[in-house]
Amino acid sequence: MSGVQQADHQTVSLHLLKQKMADFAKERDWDRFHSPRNLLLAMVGEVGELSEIFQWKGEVPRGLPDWKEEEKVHLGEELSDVLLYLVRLSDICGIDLGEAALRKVELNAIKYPASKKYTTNTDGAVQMCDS
Ligand SMILES: Nc1ccn([C@H]2C[C@H](O)[C@@H](COP(=O)(O)OP(=O)(O)OP(=O)(O)O)O2)c(=O)n1
Repeated sequence: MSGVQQADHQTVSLHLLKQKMADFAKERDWDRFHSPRNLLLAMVGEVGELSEIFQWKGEVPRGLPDWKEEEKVHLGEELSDVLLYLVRLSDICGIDLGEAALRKVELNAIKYPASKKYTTNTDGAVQMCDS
C-alpha cells in the first residue's frame, strides 16, 4: 500500500484545500517563499507541465478512453498542482476564490444569455447571432 491517502470526495472543498496548503507551507517554514509572484510563476510552470501531457497528441476524445491508467494518474497530478497553487495564490492575495468564481459564473451568464444563439468565428471565438 502506498503512503498516499485516498481522498474522501464528499469533503473536498476549496476551503479544505486552502487549509491544507497553508498547513503544508507552515510545517516546512515555506510561508516566506509563498509570495504572490512566486506562487504565480509556480502555477504557470505547472500549467506548462500539464500542457506537456497533451502536446503533439493532436485532439483527444473526451474522457480520454485510450489513455493508460498511469497517464490519467499523471494528468490528475498536474491538474492538482495547478489547482493547489491557484488556491494558495488566491489565499495569499486575500481573495475568496469560491466567492469570486461564483460571482464570475453569474457575470458570464449575464454576458452570454442562455436565450441567445451562439456561433464561433474562424478563430474559434464565441459570437452571438443577431437573431
Ligand atoms: N515551494 C513549494 C514547492 C512545492 N509545493 C507543492 C505545491 C505543488 O502541488 C507541488 C509542486 O511540487 P514540485 O515543485 O516538486 O513539482 P512536481 O510535483 O510537478 O514535480 P516535478 O516538477 O518534479 O514533476 O508541491 C509548494 O506548495 N510549495
